[in-house]
Amino acid sequence: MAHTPSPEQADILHSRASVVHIDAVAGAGKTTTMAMIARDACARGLGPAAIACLAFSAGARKRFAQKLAEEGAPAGLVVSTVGDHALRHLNKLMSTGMLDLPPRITGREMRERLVQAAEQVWQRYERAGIATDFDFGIEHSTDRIDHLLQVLRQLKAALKTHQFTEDDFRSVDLHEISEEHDLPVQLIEICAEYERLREPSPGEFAWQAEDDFVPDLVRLLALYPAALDHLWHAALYLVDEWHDVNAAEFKLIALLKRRGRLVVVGDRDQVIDEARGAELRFSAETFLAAYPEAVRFPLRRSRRFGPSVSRAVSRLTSRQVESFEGLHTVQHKLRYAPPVPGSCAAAVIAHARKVHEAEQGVQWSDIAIITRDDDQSIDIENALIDARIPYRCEDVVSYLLRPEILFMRALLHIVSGHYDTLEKDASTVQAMVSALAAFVSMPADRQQFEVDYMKTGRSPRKTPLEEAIESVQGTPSALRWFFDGIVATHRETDSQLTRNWKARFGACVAELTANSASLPTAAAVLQAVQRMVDLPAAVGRAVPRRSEADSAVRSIRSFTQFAEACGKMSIAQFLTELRGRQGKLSARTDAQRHRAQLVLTTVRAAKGQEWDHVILPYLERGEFPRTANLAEEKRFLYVAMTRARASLALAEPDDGHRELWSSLLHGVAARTGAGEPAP
Ligand SMILES: Nc1ncnc2c1ncn2[C@@H]1O[C@H](COP(=O)(O)OP(=O)(O)OP(=O)(O)O)[C@@H](O)[C@H]1O
Repeated sequence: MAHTPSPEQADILHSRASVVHIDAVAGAGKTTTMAMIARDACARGLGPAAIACLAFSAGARKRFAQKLAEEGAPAGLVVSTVGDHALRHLNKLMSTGMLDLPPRITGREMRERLVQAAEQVWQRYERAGIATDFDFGIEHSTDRIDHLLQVLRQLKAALKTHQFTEDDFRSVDLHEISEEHDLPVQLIEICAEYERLREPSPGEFAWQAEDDFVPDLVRLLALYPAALDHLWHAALYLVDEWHDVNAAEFKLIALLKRRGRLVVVGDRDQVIDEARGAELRFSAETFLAAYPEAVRFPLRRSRRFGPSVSRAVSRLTSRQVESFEGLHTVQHKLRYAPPVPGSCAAAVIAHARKVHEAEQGVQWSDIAIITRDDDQSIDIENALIDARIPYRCEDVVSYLLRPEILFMRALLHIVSGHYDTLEKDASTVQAMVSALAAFVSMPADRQQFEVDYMKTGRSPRKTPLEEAIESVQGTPSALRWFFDGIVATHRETDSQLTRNWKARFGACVAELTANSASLPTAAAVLQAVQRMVDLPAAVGRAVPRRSEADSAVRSIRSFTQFAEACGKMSIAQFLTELRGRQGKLSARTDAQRHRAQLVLTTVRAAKGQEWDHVILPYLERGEFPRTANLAEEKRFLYVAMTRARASLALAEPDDGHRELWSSLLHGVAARTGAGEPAP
């Protein structure tokens, strides 16, 4: 049903400025306003085909389309992601003969080409006699290739990859790019090599993947400006969630706009999506520099939460946030004692239960627990399971299935020799074998794998990893064979570093197996592994990005604490306990899909959504904020707090642990925006 515009929305609807920048607060009706503009433009005679409704993610596109329907906009209006919009233009250039559309490659082909690029960079180092500790053998680790793909994506989003294919490429300072992105220079070199293979001569692409559509179109339009004349130009561009725009998208929209009207709406305090290259500057100074004629409008008042949250987030962001009359959000403070294991989770679960029982109409699905990062879910998940509260992990993986935990679980199976709990559990085996391979190293290169290990029974349709997974699925005790005979076995082609890791893990498992009688509990084994192997370094190898590696190490520590809390349980009993917990989780996901479940999610995944009751755990130093980047940490907290409608509960250390209070809520940082970083 269409809403009556508020006075602020009415001002925007009446504006005829050629460029409009709407700066809004959370829940202020951003998407609704864009839908109203589209609807009114059509009512004034503009055809739906002349309006480009754009968003940056599939989720945002869906919400925009929903709002168009709610506001009664004509059905002919289509919302696209900017990536799809670019692809449409690339197809157009192809139909006019200006471009040979390159073959689209699959994720697997992309990975193979990255491995090839790494190999070429390594050969360059060899030829030049440059010594390096960097392990170029990325084919040995699925996770390292994944990480490289992520780096490449960011470089493309920032249009940095265009520099790699310039004629004067040698002058590009790769070190500068590596410092800016906080990454080893060798990773940047591999990306540069990949791009040169992909674009052997300017504007000619040997292949294309989804992340290439926007940067490639920008590249073509820079090389051949006349191509713009062949493209379709909208009379009105409406761009939602503008705070998510990255450099490549910003540039493309600027190129396509021409004489069209441009209306963008965003909330600069919601910039937390750096993985896709979103940057704060595009919501402010860069936009105004590019469009000095832009008229700015505010949407200052939230329709989601009441004044108590408005006041709190105004302090946090140093920006005036207001709420519409009649809204009321109750704030609760939950206290816990950080040194007591499980204390925060217990307080959170007790509160969730109280909220659920307080009124009859409250469903579990009206309640969301939002953590800063996914590794913080372990205690909470365990407490939810113990309390028999149905829950689902939204856009995050349950701790029981995270690679670092599956890796530790695999070691427990191998050391104890108990495999019963893996019987008939094909999906856990699949994830566990993959995790073991990623952490210790195995070749992702199919041919090499087959030559070295898989002498029999191979099917040409399967990848090497799939072959191994199938073996362990059939006979779970083959996990030991997989570890000894494949994962930890030296091969000719291993780099020195890989050999060292294989030797370390091999020795660790051999020693633990030999001494298994003196290691009766899971906690004892997990502690011993951490004494024998430098776990942060091992994790860092599988997950090179520091923040993700830190999060994985924290996961392992929490998992060890959970094992300690299980007391004298034998390893077999502990593994059975885990299977039981996992069983409850999957039973809930399958059988109760349509029934009410509490939502457990992270700030990133919660963006753009809202719940009646929101609980934020672990608001303490080192947990939230998690990094020294307080400005970004504040934006994370802002997004988290503004998801609440009726109640918001903040869980923080009790008065006895004031030294652990979060600087985001207390002290200098909370008052001024400055402050001490997390320890
Ligand atoms: N003029 C209006 N009258 C009444 N309700 C409105 C009006 N405009 C928007 N709303 C409602 O306010 C709520 C928030 O709107 P919307 O989802 O568009 O906000 P947003 O700013 O995009 O949120 P986010 O914080 O997720 O970015 C929705 O329930 C919407 O239906």
